[in-house]
Amino acid sequence: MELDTIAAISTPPGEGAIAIIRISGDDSVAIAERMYRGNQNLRDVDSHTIHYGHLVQPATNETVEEVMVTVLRAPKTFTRDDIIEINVHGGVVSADRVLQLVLTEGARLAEPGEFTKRAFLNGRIDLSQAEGVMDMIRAKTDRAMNVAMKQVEGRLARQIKTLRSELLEAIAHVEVNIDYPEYDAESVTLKRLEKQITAVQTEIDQLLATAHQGKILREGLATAIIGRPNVGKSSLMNALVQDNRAIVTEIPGTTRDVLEEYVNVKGVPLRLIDTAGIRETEDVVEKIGVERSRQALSDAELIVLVLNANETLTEEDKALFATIEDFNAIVVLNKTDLKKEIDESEARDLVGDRPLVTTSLLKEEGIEDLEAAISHLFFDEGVEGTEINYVSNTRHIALLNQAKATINEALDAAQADMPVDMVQIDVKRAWEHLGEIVGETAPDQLIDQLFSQFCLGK
Ligand SMILES: Nc1nc2c(c(=O)[nH]1)N(C=O)[C@@H](CNc1ccc(C(=O)N[C@@H](CCC(=O)O)C(=O)O)cc1)CN2
Ligand SMILES: Nc1nc2c(ncn2[C@@H]2O[C@H](COP(=O)(O)OP(=O)(O)OP(=O)(O)O)[C@@H](O)[C@H]2O)c(=O)[nH]1
Ligand SMILES: [Mg+2]
Repeated sequence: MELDTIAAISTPPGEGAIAIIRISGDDSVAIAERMYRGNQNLRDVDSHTIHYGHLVQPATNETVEEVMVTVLRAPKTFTRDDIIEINVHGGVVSADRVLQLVLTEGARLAEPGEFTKRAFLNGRIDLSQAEGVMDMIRAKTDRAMNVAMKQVEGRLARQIKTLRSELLEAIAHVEVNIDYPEYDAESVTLKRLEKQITAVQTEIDQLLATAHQGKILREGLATAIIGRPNVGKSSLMNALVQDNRAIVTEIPGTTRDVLEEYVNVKGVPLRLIDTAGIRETEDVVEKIGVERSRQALSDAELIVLVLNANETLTEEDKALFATIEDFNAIVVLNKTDLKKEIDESEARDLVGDRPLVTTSLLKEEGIEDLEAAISHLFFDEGVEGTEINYVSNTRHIALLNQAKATINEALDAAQADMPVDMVQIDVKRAWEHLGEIVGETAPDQLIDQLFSQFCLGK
C-alpha cells in the first residue's frame, strides 16, 4: 500500500518532562537523518535502538534541540511502517519546533488517530482493536481499562471472526447445493443451515448479554443525585468524590447549576451529576437550575433520590417518587443524626423494593453502604470475572443486534420453507454486519469518521 510519511506530537500539550514527536512512513529515517547529529548515522543503526544527539536546522546546521531518537524499522512497529520517535525536552515550544522541522523536511501532519489507522490499514489490528486503543486512553477505571485491553488484544475480533467463518461455511454449503442439486435434497440443506445459524445466534446472544455492563464500564453510568433543596445532595456528591467539589451550605437552593464528576464506586465508573434542589421557585436563577435538574433526571441511567430524615415527607418528595418510577433508583435517607421526623413506614412504601440506604453525611456514616448498593445494582457478584469478554462499544452492540435480527429473518424464512437461496441472502447480510465490527465490510467513510475521533498523535 502506498502511504505517505506522517508526523505528530504524541504526548499531551503543555509542560512535561519529555515530549515525543512520532514519524511514520517510508521517509521517516531519511527525514530524521537530515536533522540529526550524533555519533552514528541513523541509517546504519539497528532497529529498535535509541540514540542521543542533537537536532539541527539542515539548511544552517544551527542546533535546535538536544534529543534521544528511537529508530523502529518496519514491519515490527506500531504502524508496521518505519517509525522514528524523537524524544525532546518537554514543553510546548520545543515539541512544536521539532514538529515544524519534521514537516519542513517532508512529512505531512498526521490526522487524529492516523497512526492507529495505519496499523489498521496495514493489517496489524482490526477495527475493534483500534477502537480498543482509544478506549484504553479514555478509560476512567481499572475495570474499564481491562475491558479495553482485552479488546486491543483482539479477543472480540477473534470471536467475531469465528462467527463469520461459521456463517460463511453455512453459505458455502448452500452454494454447493445450488450448483449441484443432486448433492443434497433442498430440505436437508435447509435443516443443516438452520442448525448452523442457530449456533451462531446463540453465541451472539451470549455476547449481547454482556453489553449492558460492558457499556457501563466503557462510558460510565450517568447518575443523577436529586431531591428537594437542602436534603444533602451536594454533601453526597462530595462524599462519593472524596473532595469538596460542590458548595454545601445550610441555605436551601445553594446548588444552582448541574455539576458533573467522574467517580469510581467499587469499580463502577459513575458520571455523577449533582443537581439543584427541585422545588417551585420564583428565583430566576434557581428556576433555570431546577429546569436543568429535570433534564439531568431524564437523561440519567441511575437516580439517587435523597430524603431528609429530619423532615416529614412533603408533596414534593412524593412527586419526585412519581417521576423516578421508570428509573433505576436508590433512595438515600440522610441526616439520621438528627431527630427522626419522617414517617418511616410511609417512606418505605414509596421506596418499594428499591434499595434504601440510611446515611449521616455530616458524620460520614453510611457512605460505604451506598457504594455497595450502587455496585450491587449493576454487578452482581459472580457475574464479573476476568474471563468475561465484554462487548462495550455502542457501535458493536448495534451491529450484533442487526446480525441477530437478520439471522432471525433467515430462520423464519427457513421455517416457512422459502427457497434456500433466499434464506442464504439473509445469512450473507448477517455476515456483513459482523464484518463491520472488525472493519472488513465497513465503508471507508465510517472508518474515517471513527479514526477522526482519536487523539492527535495516536
Ligand atoms: N514510545 C512509545 N511507547 C508506546 C507506544 C508507542 O508507539 N511508542 N505505544 C503505542 O501507541 C504503546 C505500545 N503499543 C505498541 C503496540 C504494538 C507495537 C508493535 O511494534 N507491534 C508489532 C511487533 C511487536 C513485537 O516486537 O513483537 C506487531 O504487532 O507486529 C508497538 C507498540 C504504548 N507505548
Ligand atoms: N445534621 C446533618 N446535616 C447535614 C447532613 N448532610 C448534609 N447536612 C447539612 O445540610 C445542609 C445542606 O446540605 P447540601 O449538601 O448543601 O444540600 P443540597 O441538597 O445540596 O442543597 P441544595 O443544593 O440547596 O439543594 C448543609 O448545611 C449540610 O452541612 C447530615 O447527614 N446531617
Ligand atoms: Mg446542593
